[in-house]
Amino acid sequence: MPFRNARVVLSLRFLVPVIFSGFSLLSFLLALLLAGYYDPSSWAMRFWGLAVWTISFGLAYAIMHMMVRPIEDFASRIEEIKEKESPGERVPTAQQNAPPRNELERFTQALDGVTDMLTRVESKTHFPDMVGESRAMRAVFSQLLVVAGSDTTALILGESGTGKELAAQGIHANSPRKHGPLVKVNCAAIPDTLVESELFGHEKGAFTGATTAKQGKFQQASGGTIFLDEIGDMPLETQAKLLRVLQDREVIPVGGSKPIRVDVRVIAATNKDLPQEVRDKRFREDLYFRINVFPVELPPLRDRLEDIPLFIDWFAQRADREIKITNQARQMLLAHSWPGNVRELIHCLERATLLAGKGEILPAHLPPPLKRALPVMEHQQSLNLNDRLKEIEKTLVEDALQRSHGVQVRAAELLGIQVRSLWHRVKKLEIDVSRFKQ
Ligand SMILES: Nc1ncnc2c1ncn2[C@@H]1O[C@H](COP(=O)(O)OP(=O)(O)OP(=O)(O)O)[C@@H](O)[C@H]1O
Repeated sequence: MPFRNARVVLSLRFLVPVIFSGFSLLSFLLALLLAGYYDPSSWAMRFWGLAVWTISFGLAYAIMHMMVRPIEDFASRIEEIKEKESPGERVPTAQQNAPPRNELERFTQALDGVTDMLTRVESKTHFPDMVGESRAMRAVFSQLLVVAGSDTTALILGESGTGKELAAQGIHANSPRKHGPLVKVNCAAIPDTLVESELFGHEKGAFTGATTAKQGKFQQASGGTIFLDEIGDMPLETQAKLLRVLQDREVIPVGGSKPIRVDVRVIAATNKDLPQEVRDKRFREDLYFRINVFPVELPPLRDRLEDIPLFIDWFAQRADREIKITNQARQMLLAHSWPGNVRELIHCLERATLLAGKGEILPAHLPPPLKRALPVMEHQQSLNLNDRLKEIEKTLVEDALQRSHGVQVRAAELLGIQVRSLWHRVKKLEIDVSRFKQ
C-alpha cells in the first residue's frame, strides 16, 4: 500500500503537469483552428505553442511540488524518529536492508517502516502474552484481530506448540464477548464415551453414574466463547451432533429431549491436516466447511527464527533475571529446526538457565539435538570469509527454492531479488533446481 502511495505522489509531481500542459497546448491549437488562424508552417504559431506548453507545465509542476514536498518531509521525519527510537531492533528483509536507490524507494521504505511500527505496537497491546515480531507473526496478529471483532467461527491451525491456545485466548480477549467466559475443551483428552456429555451436558440417570444432571461446556460458555482444542480428534458421532449445534445454536443434553438455546462463539484448533482427515473419512466434510470459516495458520518456529532473540528476552523477563548467552549458543538456537516449536524452545531455555546457574548459557547447556549443528558451525567458522558467504548464500537460495518447490520466479520473490539474479546465483553456486520440484 505505501508503495502505491509513493507512486501516486510521484505521478502527482510529474504526470499531472505533463497532462495539464498537454491539454493547454491542445486547447491553444483548437482555439486557433476555430478562429481560422491554424497554420502548422507558421513560426509564430510554433513559438506561442511552445510558450503555452512550457508556462503551463512550469506552473503545474510548481503547484504540485508545493503540495507533495510536505508529505515527503513528513515521511523522512518519521524515518529519522524511528531510527532514533529503535536502532537495529528490527531484523530487516533483504529488500529493506538495501539503501534506497531513489526518492521513490526512500519514501516507500519510510512508509513501510511506519506500518511496521504501528502493527508492532498494536500487537503488543492486543496480544500481550504472545511473543513475535516477525513478518509471519505480524500477519497472524492482524488476522486474529480481524476475526476477534466478529462473531465468526475461527479455526486455528498449526503444528503442536505453535501457540494455538494462546491465539484462541487472544481472539476471545479482543472480542465483544471478552467479559463472558472462555471455556476450553480438549477433544483429544476426553474419553469418546464422555465427549458428548462433556460438551452438551446430561440429565440425571442418563447413564450409569449420572446421579445428577450436569451442564455441558456449551452451556457453561453461554455469553462467551468455547474453544474446541484438537477438534480433529473428535469422534465421528460427536461431530454430527456438534454440526447440529453449530447450525441450530441449541444443545440437547444426553438423556434429554428438550433443546436448550446457547449463545456461544466457537473457536476450534487442530494440528491435523483436516482436508486429509476428510479424505480419510475421519472428519465430516460438512463440519469441516462449517468450522473452516476463518482459518488462521500459526507459523512453525523454524519459519520465524528472527523471533528467537525476543523469546530469550521474554523468558528473562519472566524469570526476573538477566540471561546472558554466548554467541555460539545463540547461533545453535538459530540453527535448530524446532520440531516442538515454542514449547520446545521454552523448555530448552528453562533447562539451559538452570544448568548455567549465574553464568552465561554455553553450547554445553543446550540439549543434544541442538548440538548436532555444532560441527556444521565449526566447519563454517574454519572457512575464510568468501567461502562462508558463499555457503550462507547457497543455504538461503536453496531454502527459497525448497519453499517455492523449485519455482524460480517465486524463489526470487522470497529472496527479494530479480529472477535473472537468481539464475546467475543458481549457476554460480552449482545448485540443481530439479531436486526441489515436487
Ligand atoms: N507466541 C508465543 N509467545 C509466548 N509463548 C508462546 C507463544 N507460542 C506458544 N507459546 C507457549 O508455548 C507453549 C505451547 O503453546 P500452546 O499450548 O498455545 O500451543 P498449541 O499450538 O496449542 O499446542 P498443542 O497443539 O500441543 O496443544 C505454551 O507454554 C505457550 O505459552
